[in-house]
Amino acid sequence: MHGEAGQKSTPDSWTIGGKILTSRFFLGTGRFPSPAVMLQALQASGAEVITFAVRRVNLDEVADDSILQHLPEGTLTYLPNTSGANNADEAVRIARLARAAGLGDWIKVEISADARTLLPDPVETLKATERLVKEGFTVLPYTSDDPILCRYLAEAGASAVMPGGAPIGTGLGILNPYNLGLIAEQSPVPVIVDAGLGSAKDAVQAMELGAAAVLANTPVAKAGDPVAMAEAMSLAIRAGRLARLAGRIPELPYASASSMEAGKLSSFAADAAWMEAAQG
Ligand SMILES: CC(=O)[C@@H](O)[C@H](O)COP(=O)(O)O
Repeated sequence: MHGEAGQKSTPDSWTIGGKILTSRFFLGTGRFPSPAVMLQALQASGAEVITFAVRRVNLDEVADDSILQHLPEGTLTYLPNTSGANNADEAVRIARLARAAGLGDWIKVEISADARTLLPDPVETLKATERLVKEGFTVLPYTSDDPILCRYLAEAGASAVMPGGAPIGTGLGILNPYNLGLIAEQSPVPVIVDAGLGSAKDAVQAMELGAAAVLANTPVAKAGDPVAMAEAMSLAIRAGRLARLAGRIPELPYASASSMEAGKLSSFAADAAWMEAAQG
């Protein structure tokens, strides 16, 4: 696989907008106790992509920005987000400001329709995605966990879709695993589960459901030990991915003894019979 100049692929690398990524963990930079802790958590996470709200960046002096100045130069991909936008016009304006300030052409469209839940506005998100794709941005929309909407976003040219597990900052985990599974199964672009995760088990679940990656901020930044949690989430993402690739056993309604009585079937024959029964 070949990406942008100088990029190397690995057996499990993946691509967004022509960029080869090896980590499947996107990290948000808000709400950490200090820039130093954020930086240590970033290192522990292994994340290659970080997101931050454009409205919180000092766009006049990006190099002196209170968060960005602490980040290692040249190694990270910036995914500025349009958090705070209430409609497509505002999101497009924020994306253009970010690009003009030198923050790159990746943009996470984040348009809230409701201050209490911060759930994304599906109609405005689709409109903003269509417009920003036409303007040459690499667009990653934060979206509700609706398989049909995710399909429309991909058709509009989104480079990935980012369905929420639960409302931002709630830590409720994955509220609708069925929908997320459908989205992952049908999506022609990578699915990045974004928002609402609480701990490592939610990251495992997202990856086992078939997500390509996970984006988390609050569960790391507000954990008792953000650096340890960043590492835990990173391991969980890798474990979930490995389990997905390994192929889990089918769920059965009744017990199936894991050791057979002597003298009955050989263990291979027993396993074959078990698989046949499991598959109906
Ligand atoms: C930072 C960012 O992009 C958030 O808006 C995002 O959706 C993460 O949500 P959590 O804070 O719940 O992880």
